[in-house]
Amino acid sequence: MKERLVVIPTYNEIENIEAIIRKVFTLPEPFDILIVDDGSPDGTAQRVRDLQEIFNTANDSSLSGTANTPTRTRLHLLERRGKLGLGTAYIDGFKWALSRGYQYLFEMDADFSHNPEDLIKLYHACADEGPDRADVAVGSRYIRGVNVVNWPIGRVLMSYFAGVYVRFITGMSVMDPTAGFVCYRADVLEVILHNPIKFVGYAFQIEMKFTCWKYGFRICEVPIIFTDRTKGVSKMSSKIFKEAVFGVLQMKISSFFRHYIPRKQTATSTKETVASL
Ligand SMILES: Nc1nc2c(ncn2[C@@H]2O[C@H](COP(=O)(O)OP(=O)(O)O[C@H]3O[C@H](CO)[C@@H](O)[C@H](O)[C@@H]3O)[C@@H](O)[C@H]2O)c(=O)[nH]1
Repeated sequence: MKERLVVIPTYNEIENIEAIIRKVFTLPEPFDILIVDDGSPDGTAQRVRDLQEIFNTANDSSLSGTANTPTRTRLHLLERRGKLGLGTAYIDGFKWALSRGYQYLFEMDADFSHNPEDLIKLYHACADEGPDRADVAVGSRYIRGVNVVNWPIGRVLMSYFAGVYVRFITGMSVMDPTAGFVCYRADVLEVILHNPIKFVGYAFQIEMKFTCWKYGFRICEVPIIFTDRTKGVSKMSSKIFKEAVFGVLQMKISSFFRHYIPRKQTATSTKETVASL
């Protein structure tokens, strides 16, 4: 069954790409990977193609199921022309995955700022039956104190206060609304992607959570530790920052004119909880 897919957007991640793919494929639970590359000039996509030769043909039970069963494609690549932004990379990746029947879709950076081992916690927060089961699980840096390692203090403050600002303007109580480490159930994405998602940079992360919240989906924050990358560079820019600041206001205003119809009886008022994982 096609169950779990980690969507990893990449732009110039040649120093990280092989290690992150290998790490995900050695986790104790199975995850497929889709890399969405925006024509990285450093050859990230070519490295992924080389790895597809290994992982999609490996006759090794730890990589591809049992040795006697036919090998299944686990490493996918979606190539786009030019740098079109993190948000549209995820949207294209999600649409690709939904059309292929994946049940749980993950967002994760390529640079190890998110620990791939936490994918398992995010998955179980959404998949395990019970009263606390989430529709969306957010890997949260701020749900238990401030858990960010190696970021300059200016960036920590900006990120933390971005959360305060978002909560103040939108009324949503998610502690880490800009988080980029998330698990969505496929049925959630089927609903929210009916709306055009406007933003391309990190405001995209806020917009996705805000839309889920408006629809009444249950958002759960799972504590994680975010560790700044040691290889390659961040693509954060002042344009992305401005988009986030003004985008939140735009989101709030346009939400007055849009109807969100909660899909489930139980989800008419969203709860955000800390998964005790
Ligand atoms: N395809 C594609 N990928 C991109 C683009 N821009 C960035 N990426 C990829 O998106 C991931 C995150 O980009 P970074 O530039 O490393 O993000 P960051 O500054 O560390 O920001 C992190 O924190 C933000 C909030 O504080 C998060 O909103 C963001 O998602 C990310 O987790 C990396 O895998 C990077 O290669 C783009 O235009 N296109």
